[in-house]
Amino acid sequence: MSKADPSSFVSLDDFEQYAQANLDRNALDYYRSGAQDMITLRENQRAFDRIIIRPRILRDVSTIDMRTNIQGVSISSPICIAPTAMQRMAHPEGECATARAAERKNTCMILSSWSTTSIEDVAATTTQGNQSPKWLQLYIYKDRKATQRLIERAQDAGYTAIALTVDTPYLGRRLADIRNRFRLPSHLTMANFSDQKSQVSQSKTTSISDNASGLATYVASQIDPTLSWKHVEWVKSIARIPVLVKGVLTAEDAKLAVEAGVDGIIVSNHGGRQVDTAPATIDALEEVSLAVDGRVEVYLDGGIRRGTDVFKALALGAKAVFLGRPVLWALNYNGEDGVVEMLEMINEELRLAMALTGCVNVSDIKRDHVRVLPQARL
Ligand SMILES: Cc1cc2nc3c(=O)[nH]c(=O)nc-3n(C[C@H](O)[C@H](O)[C@H](O)COP(=O)(O)O)c2cc1C
Ligand SMILES: O=C(O)C(=O)c1ccccc1
Repeated sequence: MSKADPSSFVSLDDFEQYAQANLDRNALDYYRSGAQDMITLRENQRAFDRIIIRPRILRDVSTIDMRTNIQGVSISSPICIAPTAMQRMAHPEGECATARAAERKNTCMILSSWSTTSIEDVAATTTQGNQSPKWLQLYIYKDRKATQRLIERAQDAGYTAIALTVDTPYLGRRLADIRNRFRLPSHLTMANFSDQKSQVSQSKTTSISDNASGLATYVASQIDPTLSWKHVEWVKSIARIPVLVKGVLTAEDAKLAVEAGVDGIIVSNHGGRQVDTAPATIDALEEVSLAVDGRVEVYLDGGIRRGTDVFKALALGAKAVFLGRPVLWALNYNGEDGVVEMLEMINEELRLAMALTGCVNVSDIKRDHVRVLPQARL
């Protein structure tokens, strides 16, 4: 597969295969791993195969419009970009390349707060005043002032929402990272933090006998595990832009999130990287959408690899979906152009899925377009 011949790629899996052969082990294992036995990681994709599409026919599908709104902002399709840390391990232009690709496709990008490019530099690489939304993913750090500063920096730089990740009081146990003693290459930094103690350096990595990867130790040093619902309210009280919670998997927590005043919910299991044997996100989506009952927008990430996956998520209540790893594979393949190519591929798949099911707008995609088969035993 050569970069000069993009037509040789026919599905998102081809980007992954390219990256698997091309990335070094430290980065590849970090990007692809799930927690523990990686059961949730696999289920995220497999669960889509247990959902049957019920196509409707003879509905004049000559024009398909995939546009939608998220948090009141129009985007070209419901396929957006999830936050993934340390993108410059995949490509030298890292997060900037991703942001430009998102802008070219007029979709939303969520920047990880653990990015290898700063909030401001990512904003500066895109056009001032462009309508493609950029959101900042936030963790609540032990250092509350630093946390508050991140929110203010995002607002000042034109980001239009905060996605607060709530599933990571500690890092999940990722066996390959422990074996590899994961480290961020020395030419890269956690660019939103200037102080030395906020860097994940090789010297901080612990040995295998410490039973943690360097990353898990790093996360434990930075993230506040006392995090509770009152901290969500604290973020709401500071932010002048919408606040979403990322990492909800149950109806109970969805209701609490709405009561805490959030503006949106991302159904996510962190790409199967936190608690293994947690449900596949597509299996958790419907109970969350029913509990929320239209009070805030619900989104989903995890395992989306095909246009039909997007279709199923929309049918079960998601307003939009977010892609994690496919962006990293596409970045590694060909930077900004690679991400554009990947987005175009899955958008065309969604367009065809809509046409073949009789849906000309995303609002035509309804619950009765899918049938969910009984869950397989894990
Ligand atoms: C390499 C990698 C790094 C990630 N970094 C973050 C992060 O910094 N913050 C966060 O909230 N989620 C992070 N995630 C989780 C993603 O936002 C998203 O939930 C997940 O990747 C979606 O699943 P998918 O990769 O199957 O599309 C990361 C995921 C991966 C694979
Ligand atoms: O790897 C992750 O899933 C993640 O969210 C993260 C990001 C940066 C540092 C540590 C963990």
